[in-house]
Amino acid sequence: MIEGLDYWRQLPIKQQPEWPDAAAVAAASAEIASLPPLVFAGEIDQLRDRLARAARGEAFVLQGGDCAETFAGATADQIRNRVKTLLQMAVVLTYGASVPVVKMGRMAGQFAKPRSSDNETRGDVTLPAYRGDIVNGYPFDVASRTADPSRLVQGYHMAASTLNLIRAFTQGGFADLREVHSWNRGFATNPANQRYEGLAKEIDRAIRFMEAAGADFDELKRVEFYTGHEGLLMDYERPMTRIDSRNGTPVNTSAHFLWIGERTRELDGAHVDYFSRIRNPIGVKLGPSTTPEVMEQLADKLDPNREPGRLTFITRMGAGKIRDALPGLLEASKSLELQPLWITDPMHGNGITTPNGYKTRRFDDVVDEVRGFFEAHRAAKTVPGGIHVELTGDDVTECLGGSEQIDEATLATRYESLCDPRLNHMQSLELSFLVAEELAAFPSPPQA
Ligand SMILES: O=C[C@H](O)[C@H](O)COP(=O)(O)O
Ligand SMILES: C=C(OP(=O)(O)O)C(=O)O
Repeated sequence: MIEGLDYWRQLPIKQQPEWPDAAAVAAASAEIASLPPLVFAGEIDQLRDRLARAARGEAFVLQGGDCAETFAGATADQIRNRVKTLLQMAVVLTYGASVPVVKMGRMAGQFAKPRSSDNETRGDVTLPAYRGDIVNGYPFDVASRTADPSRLVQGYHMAASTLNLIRAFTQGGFADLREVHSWNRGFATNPANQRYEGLAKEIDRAIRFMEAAGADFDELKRVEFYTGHEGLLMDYERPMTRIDSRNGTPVNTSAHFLWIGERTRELDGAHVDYFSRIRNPIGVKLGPSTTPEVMEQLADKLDPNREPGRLTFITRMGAGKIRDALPGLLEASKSLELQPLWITDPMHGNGITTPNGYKTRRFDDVVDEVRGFFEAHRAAKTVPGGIHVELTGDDVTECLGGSEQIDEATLATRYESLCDPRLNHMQSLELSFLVAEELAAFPSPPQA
């Protein structure tokens, strides 16, 4: 019987690839275990403190990035565009919320994907499904789709170089508040986005006031930026888990924040057990079928000491379901005296497939789920603590609608995601203005 951190190894586990060569996987995991941590325990502790504040309504979390990062997409331009988009959104949200925005990329590790089916069939050929670049390749041929353990090590190096660039961008002046704001002004003066012009002007005035009042903008050039991804692939996550020399506790050093997906959050499964033993702040996705009992059991297992900032529930109900599914969980969390951070993921419950075969989401559904999230928290007098979105900084055409009015025929123009559709740059900014409006209208302080 294996005890402690490796107890998960004897439990049922879902969504792992079928590696053809167990010895090669063990060698790759051993190599990863010998490589330096990507993030540090002190940063992880700092994030937990920030998330605790967000759970109390003293901050708001913005979490965003690709559905599936790719190795080919780890270029300077694409990483810069994503960081830029998140920083732009954060400026708008900071103003709307009048509280600090905790910025977190679905970046530098979001390489593994859970799938509805283990296989994909095209015509009369069936091959393993694409599970993300850290497992196999996207091209539909036997060689690409066979799980390749050398990709585990490559994933580590891709994450390291992505994180290195993120750190350079967010510590080196790229995040200068005035510059970030002027990018937004360009967005709001576009006639398609006229309804946001008022808010953009207010932000403008606020920044000019700060400048006139002598704010030290050099200090504001550096921003805290955290990373997070779904902790799915145990042959990567386990070797990235290290013992914090300061206190002897295990921390996963592949990212500051990790979450358990909707498909792998069984109470008696491997993922929940492993997550219960690491010290990082962790998230759990909650879909529309989640009962208060399951929510309570997850909290008991993952956050038995009710530690502020430890547990985030990321709800992904779907626009048509959130108004029925979320209120019961919020009421139960109050009566159980849970204090999780509540984040809305308005993407994963809103997937559709168009008649011409594109996986997509309607921007209007995304917005509607966000509104439903705020409505439920307003009624329950609980704290809407953040938003989690699949987005890119590029001008892709993957989600329908938004001010550019992307329609079904346009999806083909620039559909680049290898898994689920992402909001493009414009749609992401538009969403941030909408969320800012919701936040500005939210009773303050939100907790009764
Ligand atoms: O990102 C989430 C999941 O990996 C994705 O929705 C699964 O997609 P599939 O249903 O095409 O497998
Ligand atoms: C797979 C994901 O989400 P969910 O677990 O909510 O389906 C995801 O966020 O990539």
